[in-house]
Amino acid sequence: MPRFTRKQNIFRNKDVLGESYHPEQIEERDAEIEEYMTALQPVMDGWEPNNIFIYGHPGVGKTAVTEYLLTLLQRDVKEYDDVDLSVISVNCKSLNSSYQVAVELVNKLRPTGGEISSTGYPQQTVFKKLYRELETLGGTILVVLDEIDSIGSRDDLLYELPRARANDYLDQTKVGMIGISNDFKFREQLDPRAQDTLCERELQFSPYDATELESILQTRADIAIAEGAVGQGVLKYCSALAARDSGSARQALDLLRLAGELAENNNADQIEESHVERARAKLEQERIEEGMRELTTHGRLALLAVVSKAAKDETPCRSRELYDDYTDLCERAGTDSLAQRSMHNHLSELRMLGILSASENRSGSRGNYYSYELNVPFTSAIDAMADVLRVDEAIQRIERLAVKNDVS
Ligand SMILES: Nc1ncnc2c1ncn2[C@@H]1O[C@H](COP(=O)(O)OP(=O)(O)OP(=O)(O)O)[C@@H](O)[C@H]1O
Repeated sequence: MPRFTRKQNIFRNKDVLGESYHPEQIEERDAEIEEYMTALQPVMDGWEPNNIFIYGHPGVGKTAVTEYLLTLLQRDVKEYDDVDLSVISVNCKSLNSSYQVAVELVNKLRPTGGEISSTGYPQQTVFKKLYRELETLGGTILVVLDEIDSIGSRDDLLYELPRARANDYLDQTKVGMIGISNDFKFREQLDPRAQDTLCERELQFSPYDATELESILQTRADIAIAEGAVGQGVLKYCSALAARDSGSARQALDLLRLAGELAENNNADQIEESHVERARAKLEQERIEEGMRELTTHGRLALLAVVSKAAKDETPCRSRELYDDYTDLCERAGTDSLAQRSMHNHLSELRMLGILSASENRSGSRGNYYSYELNVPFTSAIDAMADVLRVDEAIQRIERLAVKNDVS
């Protein structure tokens, strides 16, 4: 008797809803695609490529559109014998300097076994090795640097590589750089020379609205989900939730996939809105846990203070009203408390992470102030903290209070 049996009543091809899938069709980005194609046109015409900088919030199709267009460009340019196009893509997420990105590029260009070590060379030596590899490859080379903001302030490569030909480091080879980022501050923080070079052509991708997300989901669902397995209004509901929160196609796809998994685990024939609702709660919980994992001790304690107030049904409340709970929790955790103003900064950070929400109140001649409350279900915050914080005593105390006040 097999212990594992196949479940394929909901999904036809679940991978199509995952991150590794490269869509053959891009929905709702016609204007951006047109602008992007204009920026890439010099490659087709045999001229030096433009450097292109693409920015926008996470999940809005920057990488998908780039991959889609570069695949088309590589296919179509084959018609012309005088253009020999290569594309090298690097995700800079774990590479936090020009040096490391240059090493990664050298190693991508070299055959297996010929890689260089990621430490020990002067930066210019690595750059020269890179130019040598590019020159050996020859033709037109597009270097795609995704999550380019990870490079931080050590951004010399972004200035030097596009000018390598002008500076006689390259002779025949024509290099263009495509930088992709969801960090809106990155562009402003760049060295002005790097800014001029990299941002020769700029494209902004805005968040999707609910209608756009629904059309992206519909195309995916047609391939990914078995016929008749998407309940009435499910795609609309996933799209509306994702549009309201982030405008991210990734979030909408994650919701649909998880809702499908929940339906499958329940042996349901269809994905229903209730599965989407449960998927939303689960993803939100994961997001909180992830956000909380990155909080400092005092960020966690400030959050715990809000939870404590919520347990007593005393939210929304002002920063100064939270301060007593916060100092009490610091004492229990055996750590010195921060000044009220510093604790307030932690509340602002929690708000930015979407864990808290704040409403502005007028206070007559003394200006405005904010009142804070949880932006996530009370039980999710408790569960996430039980997992992450392990300030067990405080949590138990809050839970007892919650039971007493019937807060959930
Ligand atoms: N217009 C679209 N049509 C079809 N699929 C899309 C579209 N936009 C985004 N997607 C899909 O949504 C997911 C996220 O998109 P993508 O990775 O391109 O986002 P991004 O803007 O590069 O995000 P990040 O900044 O987080 O890397 C991918 O699975 C992608 O295929």
